[in-house]
Amino acid sequence: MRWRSLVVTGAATPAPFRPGLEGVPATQSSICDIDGQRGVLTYRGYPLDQLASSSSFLETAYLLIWGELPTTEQLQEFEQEVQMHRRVSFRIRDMMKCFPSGGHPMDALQSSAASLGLFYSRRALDNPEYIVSAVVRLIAKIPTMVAAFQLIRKGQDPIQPRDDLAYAANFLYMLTEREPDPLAARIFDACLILHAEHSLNASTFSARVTASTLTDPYAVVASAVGTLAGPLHGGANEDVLEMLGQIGSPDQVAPWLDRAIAGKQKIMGFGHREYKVKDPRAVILQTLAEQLFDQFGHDPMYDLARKLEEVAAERLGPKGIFPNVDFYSGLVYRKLGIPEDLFTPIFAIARTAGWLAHWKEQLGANRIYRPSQIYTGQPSRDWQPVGAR
Ligand SMILES: CC(=O)SCCNC(=O)CCNC(=O)[C@H](O)C(C)(C)COP(=O)(O)OP(=O)(O)OC[C@H]1O[C@@H](n2cnc3c(N)ncnc32)[C@H](O)[C@@H]1OP(=O)(O)O
Ligand SMILES: O=C([O-])CC(=O)C(=O)O
Repeated sequence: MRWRSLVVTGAATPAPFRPGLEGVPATQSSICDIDGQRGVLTYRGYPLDQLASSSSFLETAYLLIWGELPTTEQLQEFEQEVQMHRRVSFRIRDMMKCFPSGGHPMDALQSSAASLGLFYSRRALDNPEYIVSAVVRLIAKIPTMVAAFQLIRKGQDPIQPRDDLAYAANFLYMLTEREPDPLAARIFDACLILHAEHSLNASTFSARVTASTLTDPYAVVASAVGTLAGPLHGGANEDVLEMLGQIGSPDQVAPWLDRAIAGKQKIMGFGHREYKVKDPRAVILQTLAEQLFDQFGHDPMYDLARKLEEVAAERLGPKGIFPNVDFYSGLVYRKLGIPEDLFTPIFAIARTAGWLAHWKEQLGANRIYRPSQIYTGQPSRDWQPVGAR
């Protein structure tokens, strides 16, 4: 523990200051559980590996948001509703055409997600139909907006979703304008399941803080997208491939890592506040990457990544620093032909399910988040005219 022994003054009950709120419970939640010592992750009690191999992203999203696995009828209805709301207004597409083509797709997504609040009636938070429609709209439209920006920035018109394609396959189709191979679509769907939820990570905390003000769900998701974008959080998946590119070849791994550690550089895709062992999602992502390599050809960058994991286990393992979810995901997406700066927006597509589950849970027992602080500034003093300073 690196908690400082400072005490909050002015709070009703003085509490120790814990930078980054490490170990501080900030909510009660029944959505997801992490055993960071054993590397076990469950959604609503179901082991993640079972969901990744047997469920679909939409079924898992339903589970996360509504608390139980859907019946056949409930699943069909949810899938149909999502399919019906995949299109985005031409006004939003036109707005996206005005975005700079060199801008990051996460910024485009954050702006477009927020813009949904302009179109759909706000803050009927006590109306169950409003909750359902917001859930459906966000899960349906976020992938369409990610794919639309990809085509727009290449100077093309976005293409419409295809009603005969399931969620993951349709996204890959909207991105590449080609119907994806069924194995590729299945693996991509499993990736969405793996990224759908992870308790009170930074972006979900952001979502819950925003939700606690009773603002609209589009603002909740937009604030979470902005938080996910940072390189210490979801943005690390994009940086991992850049880092592997810099290392260059397996024989350079050990000297590169020694230099990085000596320079106090963070190794992207490594380390986690909760896990002191390898992230269970990284284990499953490796299996998925290998399935893709078997079918579509090997990627030498995978050998480099494995070598880095092996050498890092010696150097950083004793400190409990191992690969996290962001380490191998990029290798899967790269094999699927997805550009690197779309890795984090894809994370956001998946995590929208978790954010919405937390939004709904927050509304069920809401109290606005308003922690205290320790003031470290000047004591009270008098203002002076500018000429007298
Ligand atoms: C989806 C996700 O968000 S998964 C995380 C994605 N982010 C990354 O991969 C970025 C790299 N990783 C990190 O920056 C961190 O491990 C985080 C942000 C994930 C967790 O941060 P924290 O729990 O606050 O750990 P913190 O940064 O305090 O590190 C604790 C110690 O481990 C070291 N450490 C942590 N992660 C790493 C890393 N990736 N590389 C090298 N050292 C590391 C720190 O330098 C620190 O060492 P010290 O005690 O000697 O100063
Ligand atoms: O839990 C965290 O802090 C980060 C993470 O792995 C995630 O959001 O998936």
